[in-house]
Amino acid sequence: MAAALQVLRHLARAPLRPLLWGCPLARLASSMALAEQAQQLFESTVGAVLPGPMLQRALSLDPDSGQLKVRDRSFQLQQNVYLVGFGKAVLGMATAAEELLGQHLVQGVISVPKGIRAAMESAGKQEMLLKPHSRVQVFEGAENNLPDRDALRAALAIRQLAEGLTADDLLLVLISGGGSALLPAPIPPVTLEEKQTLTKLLAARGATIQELNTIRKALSQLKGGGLAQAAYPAQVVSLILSDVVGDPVEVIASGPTVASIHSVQDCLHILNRYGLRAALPRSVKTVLARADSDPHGPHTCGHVLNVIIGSNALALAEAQKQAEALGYRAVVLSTAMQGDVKSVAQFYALLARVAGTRLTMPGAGASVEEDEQLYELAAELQLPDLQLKEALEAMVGTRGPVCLLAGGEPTVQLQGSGKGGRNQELALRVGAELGRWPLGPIDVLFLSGGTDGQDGPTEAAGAWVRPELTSQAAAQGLDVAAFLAHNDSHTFFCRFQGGAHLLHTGLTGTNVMDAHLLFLQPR
Ligand SMILES: Nc1ncnc2c1ncn2[C@@H]1O[C@H](COP(=O)(O)OP(=O)(O)OP(=O)(O)O)[C@@H](O)[C@H]1O
Ligand SMILES: O=C(O)[C@H](O)CO
Repeated sequence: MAAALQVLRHLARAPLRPLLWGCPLARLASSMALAEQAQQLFESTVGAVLPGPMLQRALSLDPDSGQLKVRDRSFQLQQNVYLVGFGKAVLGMATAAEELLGQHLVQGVISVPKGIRAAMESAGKQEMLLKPHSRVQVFEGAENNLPDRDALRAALAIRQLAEGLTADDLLLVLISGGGSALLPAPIPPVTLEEKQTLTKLLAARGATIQELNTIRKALSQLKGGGLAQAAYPAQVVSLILSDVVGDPVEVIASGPTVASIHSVQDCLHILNRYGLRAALPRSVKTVLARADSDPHGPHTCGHVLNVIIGSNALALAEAQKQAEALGYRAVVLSTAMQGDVKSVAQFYALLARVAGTRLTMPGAGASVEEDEQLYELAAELQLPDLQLKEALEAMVGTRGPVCLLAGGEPTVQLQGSGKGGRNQELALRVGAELGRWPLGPIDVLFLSGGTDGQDGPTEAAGAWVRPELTSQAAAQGLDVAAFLAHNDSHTFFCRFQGGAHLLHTGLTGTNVMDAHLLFLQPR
């Protein structure tokens, strides 16, 4: 096993090229237990979007000339770089940025989740921690992903730094998911408490992140381009780690360096939709009315370069390469997987059956009925980038193992008081579904993991399952359906085979939503 892992690590560094199934290296790797490979591939997925590698890919600094390259743009550095950041992954991003910028970095302020430094320290992740004499000041706040006084203090310090910049300066803005709650600066007379209440109500009534952030932008000094405006006339480069399907820069962390295109009417529609318009505090009405008659219009952001440096798509592309290097036929199905977790689970289980039949009985195909059902389920999920046809076509003529990859964020309607998370619930549901049909001479494994390493309020990142799950659980006296009825997936996986199916990565320091891996290995 150690040898096989060495091979995998070597492959992770070596220039990747697909290996033909049947060659010695691929055979060695294939002898690794499927579960082990699945966990390794999940780690590769996360590895591609860790702060260090991401920053190194995005930025290059020529130490002699002091030229900083970001994509196709160059910036002349001469101890004129300032840094601000907000989001769950920003501590590691700032550490990597400071190391790269060296003496050119004058000062920085970041807003990161409460307790993150202690958590990284106790996880031994020194690479995520700023050096003792760092020029970056750290604020911790927004407990439970809600804006609070500490986050407000951080936002005000960030604004102050931005407002003090000149045309000779460069502001590097590090942005990741969770940034909205970590950068609250309500427009007076709206208070922090009022904003907090409105955000909570909208979220509880099922508002999408696009809707939620449209409202946040309208009530904030820094969101919706406000931070870029504060930094003007300095040049602004935003490096963005996306936690939103489709990577919309205006939505991620409420787009502090992207001019908002929303009107007051858009906000009122959203507030109406969730029955909140009538009970709006007077302060919110005042701010919205003022925005309506603002002669300056929305912020302009011509001095800004917004760059997505990490995303679910990027992470899956890396996992796909690694899977191919191990001899899998690997296809990325979608990076926009969303919808109710029950439908998503049915989709994956039926996909395993349809794809599995194509693999093990070439020419036979699954029943037309099952094919149709699969396409219907896919249509219900409304996944804009789904490559289902392509994935199924890829099975034709494939004699070796297959790995289908997807990412996104399904939703769980919480009914019970159990302990779990989106990924563990999805895995448990897929496991239960897979057990309902005979799958033929094929090994199947499904893994679902949160790339941030924490699935819901649990210590696990997710879980993996095989079709034997329900029967093996029953043999242990565990009733899968009963656990699902209470959203108690974590308790289930802790008890099932001594917790062996749980993914434990610890906090990863990054976050590009969830990754789903479906393995099909003909016997
Ligand atoms: N018992 C449970 N079973 C299933 N899912 C749960 C349970 N409790 C919470 N969740 C889900 O966990 C999610 C919240 O967890 P978490 O804090 O990890 O959020 P997140 O969306 O992953 O945050 P991030 O922005 O870091 O990705 C919600 O989607 C919620 O529905
Ligand atoms: O902070 C936020 O707004 C969400 O995490 C989406 O980026």
